[in-house]
Amino acid sequence: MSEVLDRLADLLEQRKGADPQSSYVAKLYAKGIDTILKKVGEEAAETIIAAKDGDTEKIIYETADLWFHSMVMLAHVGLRPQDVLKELARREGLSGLEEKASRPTE
Ligand SMILES: N=c1c2ncn([C@@H]3O[C@H](COP(=O)(O)OP(=O)(O)OP(=O)(O)O)[C@@H](O)[C@H]3O)c2ncn1[C@@H]1O[C@H](COP(=O)(O)O)[C@@H](O)[C@H]1O
Repeated sequence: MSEVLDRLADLLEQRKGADPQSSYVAKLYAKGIDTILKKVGEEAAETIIAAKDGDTEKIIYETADLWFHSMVMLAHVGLRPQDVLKELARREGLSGLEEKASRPTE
């Protein structure tokens, strides 16, 4: 399934040269990081509400919106889903405490 993320990431790269009038993603890029982050926040809130309501269909739909806008954010800052998947793979087999100890210092 990670091919879906890869294909979407390729499309998000292509949209960097697109006309904001003809593409939702290009419009988000043109508005900049604050607008993209606002969308990530809104979609996170909508996902939380769906989960609190226990509405399975809405949880899937809103989580897809959240992942999509998170991917737009990653593309905007020059990262790909593979960078996040690599980090999750690195955590495989670590306990929660070991993972915490391996974090970059804040
Ligand atoms: N996966 C998505 C996707 N998921 C959600 N959305 C859009 O994200 C927005 C979700 O925001 P809301 O629910 O708040 O709805 P809204 O009120 O219309 O949003 P705003 O206009 O207020 O931001 C909607 O406009 C959705 O259409 C998406 N838009 C695009 N994609 C993918 O991105 C590709 C490129 O899109 P374009 O750049 O538009 O061609 C598409 O082919 C899809 O694969």
